Order: sequence, then structure tokens, then C-alpha cells
Amino acid sequence: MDLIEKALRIAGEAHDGQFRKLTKMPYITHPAAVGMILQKYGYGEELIAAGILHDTVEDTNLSLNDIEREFGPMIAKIVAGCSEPDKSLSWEERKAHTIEFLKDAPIEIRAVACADKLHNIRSIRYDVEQSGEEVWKRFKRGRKEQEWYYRRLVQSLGHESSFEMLEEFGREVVKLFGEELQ
Ligand SMILES: Nc1nc2c(ncn2[C@@H]2O[C@H](COP(=O)(O)OP(=O)(O)O)[C@@H](OP(=O)(O)OP(=O)(O)O)[C@H]2O)c(=O)[nH]1
Repeated sequence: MDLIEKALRIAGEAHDGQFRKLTKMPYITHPAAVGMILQKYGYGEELIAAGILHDTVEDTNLSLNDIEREFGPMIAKIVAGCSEPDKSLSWEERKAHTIEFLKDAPIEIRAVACADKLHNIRSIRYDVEQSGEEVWKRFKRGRKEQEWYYRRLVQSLGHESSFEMLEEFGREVVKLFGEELQ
């Protein structure tokens, strides 16, 4: 079976019944959008499949072994790189770990993580445009902390080298939070 079709079927089933935070939007719309973003920026089917699968280990019953068995070591490595290793830690510790890890992560992990964060920040912007500042309440931390997280993500993802999708992510961060005051 085509790799992307297989990723959609497996992720679709694994995320069945899950929704984006406090919405009626089926969760699978997010990983599918991440795959589409990667396709738009010219990445190949292995990265697109990894993008579609990126939240399966963190948020569903699938394990990294399941992903490696079905999709091989490269896709499993990317999914591992996009998963928070310890969900029991505080929000601050988990996000600080992501920021540090992405600084010198392999480019294929940075590309999928960037597509993930790009879709998340765009959906926040659309939600704020539609529903106003109430939207921040659905997250574990509010606007100020999310601003800190997204600005650090732009720096961290560009620590080694920049790429086209990261430029777009940087523009989205400025659209939502404004230029950073020095
Ligand atoms: N923008 C947005 N995000 C949503 C929505 N529903 C779920 N999420 C997920 O929520 C996370 C941010 O929510 P927080 O409350 O700040 O943190 P937490 O769930 O990770 O504890 C994002 O994770 P992340 O750590 O930034 O990345 P990742 O988990 O996708 O890798 C994102 O994937 C939604 O409707 N809009």
C-alpha cells in the first residue's frame, strides 16, 4: 500500500474519537494538515507519512515499536523526535525540553516539528480571529507563556540552519504575537 495512505489509515484509526482541544474538530485533521504542509514545501513521502503519524506515540495506544514495525526506523525516529518523552513533567519542563532538543535535532525531525508548530499557530490565529482571546483558555498556559514558547521554537528550529518552511513559521509567529521587542 502507498506509504501516505497507510499512514492516514493507521493514524486515523489510532486518533479515532479524539478532538482538537475543546472543539468538535476531529484530531486527525491536525496530523493530516501537517502532512499537507510538508507536501506543499516539497518534502517526500517518508516525511509526509511521519508528519501524519507524529502524534500517534504521544497521544494514542500505538508504541514506537508499532511504528517501527509498520514504517521502518527512519519514520520511527522522526515520530520519537516529535514526542514529548515524559508527560508527567510540568508544562514548562516539557516545552523547555522540546526547545533544547530541536536546536540540534536532525533536519528531518526539525522539518516535521516545524510543520506541526506551523499548523498549530495558524489554527490558534484562525480561532482567535473567529472567537477572540477566550481561545487561550483552552491551553494549559495562557497567551504570555505560549508567546514565549513559539518565539523560542523559531530560534531553536533555526539554530543550525534556516529553511523555507521555518521562514513562514517565523512570519506566522509575528502575525499572531507581533514583532519581538528587544
Ligand atoms: N493550536 C492548537 N493546538 C492544539 C489543539 N488541540 C490540541 N492541541 C495541542 O495542544 C498543545 C498545546 O497545548 P498546551 O495546553 O499548551 O500544552 P500540552 O497539551 O502539551 O500540555 C500543542 O502541542 P505542542 O506541544 O505545541 O505540539 P505537539 O504536541 O503537537 O507536538 C497542540 O498539539 C488546538 O485546537 N489548537
